[in-house]
Amino acid sequence: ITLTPNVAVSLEQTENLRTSDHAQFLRLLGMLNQQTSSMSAHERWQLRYLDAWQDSFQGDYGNADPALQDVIKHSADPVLVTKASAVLMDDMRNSRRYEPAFELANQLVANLPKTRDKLARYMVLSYASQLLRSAGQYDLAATYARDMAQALPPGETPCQPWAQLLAALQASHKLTSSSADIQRGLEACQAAKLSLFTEIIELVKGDLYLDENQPAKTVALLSAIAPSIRASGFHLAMLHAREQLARAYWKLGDDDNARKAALAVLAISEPDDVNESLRNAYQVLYLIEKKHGRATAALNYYQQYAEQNAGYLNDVSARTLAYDVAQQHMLAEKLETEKLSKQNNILRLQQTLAAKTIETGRLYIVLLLVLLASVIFWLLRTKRSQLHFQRQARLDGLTGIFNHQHFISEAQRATNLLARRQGDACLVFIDLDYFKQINDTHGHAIGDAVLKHTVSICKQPLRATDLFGRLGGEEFGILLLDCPPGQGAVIADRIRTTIEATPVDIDGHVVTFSASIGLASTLTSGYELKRLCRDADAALYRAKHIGRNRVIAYAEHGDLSNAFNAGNAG
Ligand SMILES: Nc1nc2c(ncn2[C@@H]2O[C@H](COP(=O)(O)OP(=O)(O)OP(=O)(O)O)[C@@H](O)[C@H]2O)c(=O)[nH]1
Repeated sequence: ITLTPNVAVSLEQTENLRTSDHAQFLRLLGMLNQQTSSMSAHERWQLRYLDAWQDSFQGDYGNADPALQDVIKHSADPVLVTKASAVLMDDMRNSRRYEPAFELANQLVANLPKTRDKLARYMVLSYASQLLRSAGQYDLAATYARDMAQALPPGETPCQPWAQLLAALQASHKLTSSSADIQRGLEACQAAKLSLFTEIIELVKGDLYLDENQPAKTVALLSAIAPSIRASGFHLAMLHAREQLARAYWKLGDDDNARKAALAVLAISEPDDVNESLRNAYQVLYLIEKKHGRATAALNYYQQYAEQNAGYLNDVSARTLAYDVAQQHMLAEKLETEKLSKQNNILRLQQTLAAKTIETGRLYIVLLLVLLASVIFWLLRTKRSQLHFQRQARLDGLTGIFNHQHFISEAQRATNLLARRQGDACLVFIDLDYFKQINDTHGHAIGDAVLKHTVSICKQPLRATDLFGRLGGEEFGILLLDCPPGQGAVIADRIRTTIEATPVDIDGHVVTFSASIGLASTLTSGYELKRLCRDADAALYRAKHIGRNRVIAYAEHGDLSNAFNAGNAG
């Protein structure tokens, strides 16, 4: 495999080879590092991440971790940040920084729903599963291992998810050596030609045989996979295989081989290593020495065993504790966010309430205004109809002029005022002649028209201050204010002559008619209305009596003289 001219493609190709063909990966990585000058900033961050991955793979956390932190802080690519964080989390686990490892795991797992990139997701699930298994959270570890298989990134096979799932199931005692899952896992890894994971699954099976008291099967299995384990050179697998062999031989009573295998574990370990395999190897050595009565050697191995056991158990409890602490932190943060969101909710509710109160206030104001407007409207309407009715009550229904009662009361008021300033007024009574005949000849409707016609004629010579009313039937009254008797007689006669000269013409009915008029003046009758009325009435009576269609003024001392004999008949 060689690099393509496209740097982005080459970077991806290199990344996909990192576990399936590590040698190729290293070669391509070296070549990419020669080409940094032609790379974009983003491509340089990707390369920096791959270099860090390689450092981490070699266990060189001192170099890997600062580079990963750098990528997380500065690359600004969420996918790269997730991958770098996942690798960092695994480094922390391997270098026993459990608390930050679990804190990071919590963050990454919380972000999983947003993590769409298949490889980034796969890495988070894989490392989180291993970390959780190390802290005794086997069920979660198994769940994450199953999730890994759900969306495999390019270059990955179901093999590794199987290996992690089986390890988690074994740890929680949910697996037997005859489980079909073991066979499936082995087949997946053999198909993928991933010997490392094949060996891990075989070793799980070897442990299960031992748990089930079938040490001979463990020995047989280990001798079958020994060449491949040697070839892979995977340190942990070699330790585990030898330690397992030691325990199997011890169970079989083959002390020599047990001893050899246990010593082989010590041979490939560093002096200050502490792990489960070393603990088990020392235990086997101690038991053999004790069995053979070699007390000093037995005591010596026992001390080593006890140290390893304490160290290993410390490590286990450190992981469990770190997990618990991280969970507590997460819980505390969750409570804090819940508290904050509750406070936010309360604030929001308060704001809504305030807005509603303002809205309700406005609504009340609008309601009050509407109510006020309605009341004003109602009052105006009532007042208007009251005024209307009052006016109606004062007016004559047919002609629209004052009715008798109102005419009299207004005339009373006017004569009273006039009396105070000694002004002149004339009271004129007008009565149509032979009106009954008009009704009888032409009908009542024509009679009404004659009455209206008369009113319009009478109005013509009047001033705004004069009073005019219908006294009943075909009789009208006029109070001419500030009017001496002479002028009053002239006005009255003008009315009479106009009536006489202006017949009513309705639908071909031409009705000629006349009126008799009686006049009384304050000059002769005084200001008392009753007296004025009586005198005007007497003058009218006289006008009728002496032949109608004339104006008669009331004369003092009962002497009624014909005021305008000149224009009048009779
Ligand atoms: N069409 C009409 N007729 C009315 C009205 N009010 C009263 N009358 C009539 O007016 C007539 C008055 O008749 P009389 O009192 O005998 O008087 P007259 O016929 O005018 O005779 P003299 O006054 O003596 O000239 C009656 O027939 C009433 O019915 C009215 O509002 N409309």
